[in-house]
Amino acid sequence: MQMKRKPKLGQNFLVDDSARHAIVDALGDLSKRTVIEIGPGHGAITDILAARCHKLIALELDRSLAAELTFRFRDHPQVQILECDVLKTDLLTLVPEGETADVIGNLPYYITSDILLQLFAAGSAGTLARAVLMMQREVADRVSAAPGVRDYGLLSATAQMNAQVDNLFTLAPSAFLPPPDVYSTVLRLHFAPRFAELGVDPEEFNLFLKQCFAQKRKTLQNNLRAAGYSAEQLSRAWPASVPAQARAESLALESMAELYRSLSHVVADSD
Ligand SMILES: C[S@@+](CC[C@H](N)C(=O)[O-])C[C@H]1O[C@@H](n2cnc3c(N)ncnc32)[C@H](O)[C@@H]1O
Repeated sequence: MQMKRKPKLGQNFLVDDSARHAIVDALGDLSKRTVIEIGPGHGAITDILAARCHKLIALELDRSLAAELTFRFRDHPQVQILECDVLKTDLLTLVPEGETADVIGNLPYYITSDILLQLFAAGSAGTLARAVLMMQREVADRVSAAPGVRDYGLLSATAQMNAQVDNLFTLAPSAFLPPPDVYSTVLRLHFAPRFAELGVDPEEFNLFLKQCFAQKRKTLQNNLRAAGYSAEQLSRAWPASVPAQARAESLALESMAELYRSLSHVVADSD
């Protein structure tokens, strides 16, 4: 049996012409926008962006691909190709002070979650407005799932604390070369952090969410007991609207934030 080799650096290149236009169209009018592209590859999306946006900064880790694009766009002063690892790049430094940028990318799937967390941090800093991102369908379904449905979990809650998420369309493996083993979905995110609105501290609430979702088969109370809250603290803080046996997956972010605020008060009282 011949083993199928995974392409290095998640390099499955988009070859479907209508898909590459649809991805760029999803960002709307770009004539006054700075756009950061993650992983331009051979430029399937870059070519269209270069003709449409005010400024394009494309971040590519692969040296030969970065060199290929630098050469191709040598006469386009609005296009900047940076050979770098997106995860080691401070996105805030790419955007002029007082401005916002949009992000686009057919992501390298092996680092999707890390890239999302990086974008949420930049979105919280007010630097990013929107992102259109292609990722593995199963991951996109988790990012965009509503509470109570099977796919809802920590990634959904984290994403939806940071952005409004639209699930746009899904592509078959045949849209890429080489074809990946999975289907791919394009999401659009409008960065709109909800921490202030829900009265929660961003860092502490992110940690709280991790505790709440620590073990899927456990109830929310049991996950919080395992995180160190006492039965008494939980019973004093538990909101009447949340069933005692609820799982984290069933709670809307508003209820999660209510529980967090109530527990914070009870813990502060017991100190
Ligand atoms: C799925 S391919 C997409 C390529 C191209 N945008 C397309 O749609 O055909 C992912 C791209 O991300 C690049 N890449 C992988 N890891 C990266 C990283 N850490 N930082 C920047 N680019 C990376 C790969 O070299 C590859 O070009």
